[in-house]
Order: sequence, then structure tokens, then C-alpha cells
Amino acid sequence: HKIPAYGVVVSNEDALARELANIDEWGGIDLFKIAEISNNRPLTCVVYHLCQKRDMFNKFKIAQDKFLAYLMTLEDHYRNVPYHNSVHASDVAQSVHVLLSSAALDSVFTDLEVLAALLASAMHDVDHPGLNNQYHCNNSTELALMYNDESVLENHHLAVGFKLMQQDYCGVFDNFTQKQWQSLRKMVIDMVLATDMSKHMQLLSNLKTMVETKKVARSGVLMLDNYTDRIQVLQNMVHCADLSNPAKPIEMYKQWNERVMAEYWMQGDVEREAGIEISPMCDRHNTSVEKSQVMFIDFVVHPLLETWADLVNPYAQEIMESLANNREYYANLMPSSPSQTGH
Ligand SMILES: COc1ccc(-c2ccn(CCC(=O)N3C[C@@H](C)O[C@H](C)C3)n2)cc1OC1CCCC1
Ligand SMILES: [Mg+2]
Ligand SMILES: [Zn+2]
Repeated sequence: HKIPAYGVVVSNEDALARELANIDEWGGIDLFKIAEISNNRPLTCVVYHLCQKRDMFNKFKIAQDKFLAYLMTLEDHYRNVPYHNSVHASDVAQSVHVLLSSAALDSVFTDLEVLAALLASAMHDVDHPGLNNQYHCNNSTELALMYNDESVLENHHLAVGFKLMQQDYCGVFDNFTQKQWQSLRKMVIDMVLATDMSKHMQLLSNLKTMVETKKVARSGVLMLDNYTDRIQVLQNMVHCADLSNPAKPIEMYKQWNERVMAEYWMQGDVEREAGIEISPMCDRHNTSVEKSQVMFIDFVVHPLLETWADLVNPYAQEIMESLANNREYYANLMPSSPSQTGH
């Protein structure tokens, strides 16, 4: 049977083609529109399209129908929560694709490393319950007990992501050598575990050290000659993509913000109902949305993306400009900001 052009059967293939046209650009595609056009299969069609563009099926002799079956079942295991759904995963995959294409990383990573980064992005939040690690640990939930309070969600995302791959009808990597499979699996595990916010400070300090000691070839590309350096750049890349909402076009950023707050407040409602302490920013009755975003940018996103920009300098200036503009947008909306009080 013939595989549809974008992996998913859609009513309007031209509209999907138009939406995917700028997939190589930062903020170039609207994942919410792609979710609508693709009958809520943004992850399947974005990752399938990226793997086609990067010729992954030929490079690794991957059966396209099996890969599609895996992407579909992976997407089916994302939950219908406001933020951590498959639209977010497709956004992280496309953002990683753009970061990988930075000229400073030209031909730096092998095809297997690129495939691992795309796969890690695709599965990095699968089956996310909309309740964060703090909630699971505070309440010793089933998952917290399973993973002993250590990167609880991230371990779960990986376990589900790989379990689905084992199912015989998937058999995506049947043509991989044992060595290729083990290398791919280790890199995906290392990247997804690095999306746990509790690893952020360690990742950022590793990245800073790398910037200070970076070796650049005459061509201007980074020289990474051991697994530790290579995986650190890949981990930071996926982590940057995971935190990249504030550096995207404002209309998309605003939607991500509404969704993340909806998810936080749902968690806060669960905590309030249970009579337990409401987690930070999860109380819908007293969270300053704008202030929270300005602090998120100032203390988390800007330090990370600025360091990434130093690493691939000068190829991330547009990202930094977008971040600065968006920071001003929310700063001006803050209740106590000067523009509000008219002086
Ligand atoms: C567009 O807004 C956000 C977009 C992304 C994030 C964010 C923080 C850490 N990550 C990385 C993954 C992670 O660790 N978590 C665990 C928890 C912090 O919830 C996050 C959602 C996921 N992602 C936060 C965002 O806003 C928060 C609410 C107001 C300020 C902060
Ligand atoms: Mg996550
Ligand atoms: Zn995520």
C-alpha cells in the first residue's frame, strides 16, 4: 500500500506542504496549525518529514512503514494534556533539527547521532501525565516509587518510548547492527534524562566550560573528539529546544504560555483538592503569569540560550533577538511596569 507524502492521510496535502515549507527555519512552522491539518498527528508528520529530508531511511535501511507505525503509536501514547502533548514533542523535534543545522555544527555529528537526537526529541515527554516530578516525589506516586524519586518522568518517557519500539509490528531498527543499536539507545537515554530540570545547572556549567575551551577548526566548525563532549552538546541542544518557547515568534510563545499555565493550574487544583501544598506557579488564584515568564527568561532561558549562542557563535543571533523582544513584551505587561503607571 502506498505511503502518503507526509506519512499521515490528510484532507489537504497542499496546505500541509505549505505549512512544512519553512521547517528549516527557527520558528518557521506553526505546529498548532500542523496539528489541525494533520488530524492531530503533528509528531508523526514532522518527524517523518525531517527523517525524509535527512535521508535517514536510506542511510539506515529503515522500512518507512515500520517507522511510521512506530511514530503513530508513539504519538498515540502522548496524553491530551494542555502542554506536554505531541504538539510540544513535534516542536522540540523541529527546534533540534534547526539547532543541528547551525553552520558551526556542519558535519560535526554522525547520521546516527542526528537520528538519536530526533528520536530523543520525539519520545522525550511521551505519556506525560501533566503532573511534574515534584508532585510525583511529594506524593510517592506509582511512578515515583518505580523510579525512586530520580528523574521520575524522564525515566518513564524513555521506558515507554523504547517499549513501544520492541513491539513486533514496529521493528523499526531491525537492520541496525547490535553496535549501532546500543549506541543509539545510549545516546537517546542520555539526551532524554538531560531534559530533567534538576540537571539544568550541571548541563549549563558543562556548556560554559565547553565554550571557554572550545576547539574550532579553520572552517569554523566545532571539534568534539570524545563521547563526553559530543553527548554534552547533544544534551544541551535538546534541553535548549525543550526550553525554547520564549525564543519563538510571539504568537506561538503566547499559546505555549497559556498551555503551560493551564497544566500547572490543573496540577494546583489537584493539590488544593488533596489539601496538600500547592507547587510554585500552580495556584491559579495567585500567579503573575507575566512576571513568571520574565523570571523564567532572565534566570533560566536566557543564560542557557546565550551560552549556546556563544558555542555556535555567530549562528544564534536571531534566536537571542527573538528572546529579547519577547522578554520586553511580557515585561511591559507586568502590572507594576512603568508603562502601566504612565511615567
Ligand atoms: C512557556 O512557558 C514555559 C515553557 C517551558 C517551561 C519549562 C521549564 C522547565 N522545562 C523543561 C522541562 C521540565 O523540567 N519541566 C518541569 C516543570 C518545570 O514544568 C515544565 C513545564 C517542564 N520547561 C516552563 C514554562 O513556563 C513556566 C511557567 C511560568 C514560568 C515557567
Ligand atoms: Mg519533560
Ligand atoms: Zn518537553
